[in-house]
Amino acid sequence: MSQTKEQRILDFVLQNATCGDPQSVLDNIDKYCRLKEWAMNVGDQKGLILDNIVKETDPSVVLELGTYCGYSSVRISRLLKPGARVFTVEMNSDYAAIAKKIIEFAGLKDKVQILEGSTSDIIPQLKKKFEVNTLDLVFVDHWKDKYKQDTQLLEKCSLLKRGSVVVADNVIVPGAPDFLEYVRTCGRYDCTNFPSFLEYMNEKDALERAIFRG
Ligand SMILES: Cc1cc(-c2n[nH]c(CCNC(=O)c3cc(-c4ccc(F)cc4)cc(O)c3O)n2)ccn1
Ligand SMILES: [Mg+2]
Repeated sequence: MSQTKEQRILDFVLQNATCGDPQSVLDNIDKYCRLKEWAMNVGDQKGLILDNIVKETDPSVVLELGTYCGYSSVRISRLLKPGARVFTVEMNSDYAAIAKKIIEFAGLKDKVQILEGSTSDIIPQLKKKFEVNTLDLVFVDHWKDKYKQDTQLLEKCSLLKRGSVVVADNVIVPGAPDFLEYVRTCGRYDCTNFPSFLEYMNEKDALERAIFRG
């Protein structure tokens, strides 16, 4: 059966990275996607900005929208204190299966829970089914046309508290203009733009950090 790009990324990690070493998993995914096949991981440049935001926030409960191959789940969970958790939502079951193996290989399976399904279904279940009170950090990296509605859904489900940090990837490319306009003008967020580059390319991209005012 012909392999998918995501299966080739997994194989490259299993053959080249060090089991239990998250940084070597990240470095090998970046190496493969820069040299062999482009893929939509947040990547090393925007990843460093994300690292700094995670370190500043020191979150106990993280929600990620859009797992893909698990690169940012590994990136975020490798920085968390003992007992802190990442819930990551993925609706493509092939992606979820790859991500599970990459997260396990990195030695981070106890910190990351992959929730398969659409964000619209899963976000309203977080409090009762997954015993989440409020979220300290949300990494938004799924379908760009769902960023705004899912941020509003997080508010509606009372999952954000004063100081909750929402970080969104790709606010330039592919872009999420309605999300940017919303968080910057609705009056409930303190927004900062972090210019960078699209993963593995020379095109400009950026992360947006929107801190909920409560
Ligand atoms: C609805 C729902 C959806 C999900 C979900 N899971 N995984 C994803 C992936 C979404 N990500 C992207 O599409 C994406 C695209 C580019 C890109 C592409 C082509 C270009 F030319 C330039 C840039 C770059 C990126 O960095 C991206 O992140 N969505 C999970 C749950 N529920
Ligand atoms: Mg992205």
